[in-house]
Amino acid sequence: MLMEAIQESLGIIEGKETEGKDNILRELEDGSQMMVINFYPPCPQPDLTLGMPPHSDYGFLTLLLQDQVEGLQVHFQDQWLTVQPINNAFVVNVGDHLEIYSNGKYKSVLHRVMANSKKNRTSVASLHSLPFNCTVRPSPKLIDQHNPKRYADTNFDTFLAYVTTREPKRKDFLDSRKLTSVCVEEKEIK
Ligand SMILES: O=C(O)CCC(=O)C(=O)O
Ligand SMILES: [Fe+2]
Repeated sequence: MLMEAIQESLGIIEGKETEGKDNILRELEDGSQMMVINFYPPCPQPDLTLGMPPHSDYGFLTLLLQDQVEGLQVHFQDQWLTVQPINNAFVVNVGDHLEIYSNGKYKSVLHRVMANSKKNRTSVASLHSLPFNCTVRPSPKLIDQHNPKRYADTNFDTFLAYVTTREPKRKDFLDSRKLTSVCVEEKEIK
């Protein structure tokens, strides 16, 4: 439902029944889901640490349920903005796969969690993407002469190989998938 609205916003008209190998609505039906439960104990000196360092999420969309203790911050226009908890509401975060699929039209959100000096904080994050054996690539419907492909194809193996060789930081996995303008030009010439 969310993804259908996102596709519509991108101008992609595609139902689950539409033929073609890149039908992500169909692939998402049997997609992957990773559920992460985070518990942040109180920290006596919150200014010396973070609950969770800045990162962007693996996957298309993350549905996040946070309790009433604030802590989540998103990076927007060079500032960290606190996401105020709303009772019984999900925060929906754009993940790296949606940035790749939309060829950069949607940006995955850089976020972090602050430590709290007095209260425990709990959150439940549900990360949704294609099945682990599927390739995530910019939608062919968004690529043409004026809009070259901006990201390399990726899959779960590529991601695992990346995170097992280095400490994940900020949006560096996504940065590793970006095609530089030189690559884009070379591909266009070929
Ligand atoms: O605890 C939060 O609010 C965010 C957790 C998070 O970013 C994650 O699990 O990826
Ligand atoms: Fe996250």
